[in-house]
Amino acid sequence: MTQTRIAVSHVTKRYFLYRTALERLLHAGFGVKAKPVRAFEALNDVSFEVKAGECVGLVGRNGSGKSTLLYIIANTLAPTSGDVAVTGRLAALLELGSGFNPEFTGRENIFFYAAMLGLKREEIAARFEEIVEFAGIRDFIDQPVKTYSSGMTVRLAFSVTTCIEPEILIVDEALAVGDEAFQRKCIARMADLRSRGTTILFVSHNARSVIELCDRAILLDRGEKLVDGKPDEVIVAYRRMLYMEGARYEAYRQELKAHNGDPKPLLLARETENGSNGNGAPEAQGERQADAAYFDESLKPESMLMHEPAGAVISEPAICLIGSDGAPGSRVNMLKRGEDYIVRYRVRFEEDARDVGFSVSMQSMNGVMLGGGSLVLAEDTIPVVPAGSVIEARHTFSCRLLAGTYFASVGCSAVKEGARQPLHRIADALMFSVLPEKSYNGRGMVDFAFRSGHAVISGGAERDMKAGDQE
Ligand SMILES: Nc1ncnc2c1ncn2[C@@H]1O[C@H](COP(=O)(O)OP(=O)(O)OP(=O)(O)O)[C@@H](O)[C@H]1O
Repeated sequence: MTQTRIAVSHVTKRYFLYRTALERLLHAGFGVKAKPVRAFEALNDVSFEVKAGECVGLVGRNGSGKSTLLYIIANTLAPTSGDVAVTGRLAALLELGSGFNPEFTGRENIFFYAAMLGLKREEIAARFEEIVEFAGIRDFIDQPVKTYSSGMTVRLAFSVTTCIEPEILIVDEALAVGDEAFQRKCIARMADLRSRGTTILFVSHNARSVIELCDRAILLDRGEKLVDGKPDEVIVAYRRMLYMEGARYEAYRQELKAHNGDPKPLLLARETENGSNGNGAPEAQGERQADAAYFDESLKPESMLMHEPAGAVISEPAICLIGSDGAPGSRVNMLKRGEDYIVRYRVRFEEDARDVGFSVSMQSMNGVMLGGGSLVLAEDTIPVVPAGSVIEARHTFSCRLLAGTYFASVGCSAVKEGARQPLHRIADALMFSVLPEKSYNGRGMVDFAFRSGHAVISGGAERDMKAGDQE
């Protein structure tokens, strides 16, 4: 039977909130009975196990208790009640520079830190080169750590923590303040450790690394374990919850709890409020109904930026299914890779316009432009549009994106005084998710529709793969 490496049993962590710092000090330091304003549970009766070789991702909103849980498992914080049992050599990367002495050089700290984790001097010496190489701070290895930037400190900490090959690794990914290249190295290193049997528990706000790396994920919310299951399913629940507020959030929370942590029944059980756009405002005349299964009211782009209109006004942007007649059908915002959709919006022209173009572009969460389409690119602009006209722009596209959250911006332009000029633009007009897939675990953001095969050049091969097989 697979060994249990981490067993968390009914763990609760209660904090007392006081009116003033002095009251807290009196209570903590001198046992003076200052009455706390209220007790607050950062963790509430959390139980789960992590088996040897498993990689488990902890996700949840800010303040949901993830770090508290890792600290308790790492034995740097005591639970108010409940137990944690850890079997095996555990290395934790929880707090920037913790475990380092800032006065020591990088070199000295490698020996100091690895010794604290139980390695003998000769074992550390044997791995020293690898640690320095991975951290990529060779030129600074003999400088005191207090002179390092936060990125350099985390590079060294991650490198030393992972190079000693712990049996159990717990990592707060929020610490991955290194640059993008280093973050990718960290994920690759964790995948490597995992393939060699290290048990990993890590906190992440990055859905992609959870789906790529983990066998399981746990959704924590307000200190409670709401869902424990397959990473893609847990991520869908987490994403939905992330953009919910007030009554909707409370209701979804209860729904998840009522399903006893199983997100599956909820994935398609979406509610819509007919006749409402989710803000309580009535839909404009002619607005299409949302598809209940693939429209999530909580996906509202807070970053939406409406530019000043200069001759036309865009309204009612939406992503729609393609109806049987090829026209836009029901509104959706949870898309499936490989399916075709239409981005459509209405444009009301306030003045005559010439050589009119409509455009759409897709952006990643961090603003990277992923691509787009336009009538101008298609050389299909509209020669003349008289003032008072309303035209619906329709951009049909094939969803080539992988699971994640994205934005679409829309615009309308015309030629004025011999140059193309915007008439109206809405940046981040639409926010949408591409659903994770159980059977497809592509990396990155874009599906290039690779068809991977191979050809034997000489020497033969054990297995005869057909072109098109994924390898
Ligand atoms: N010493 C403390 N005293 C009182 N409250 C605390 C203390 N430490 C943490 N908390 C509270 O416990 C809750 C959980 O905090 P924790 O840092 O575990 O959340 P988290 O999920 O890791 O958040 P984030 O994603 O922002 O890192 C938060 O509301 C936090 O304010």
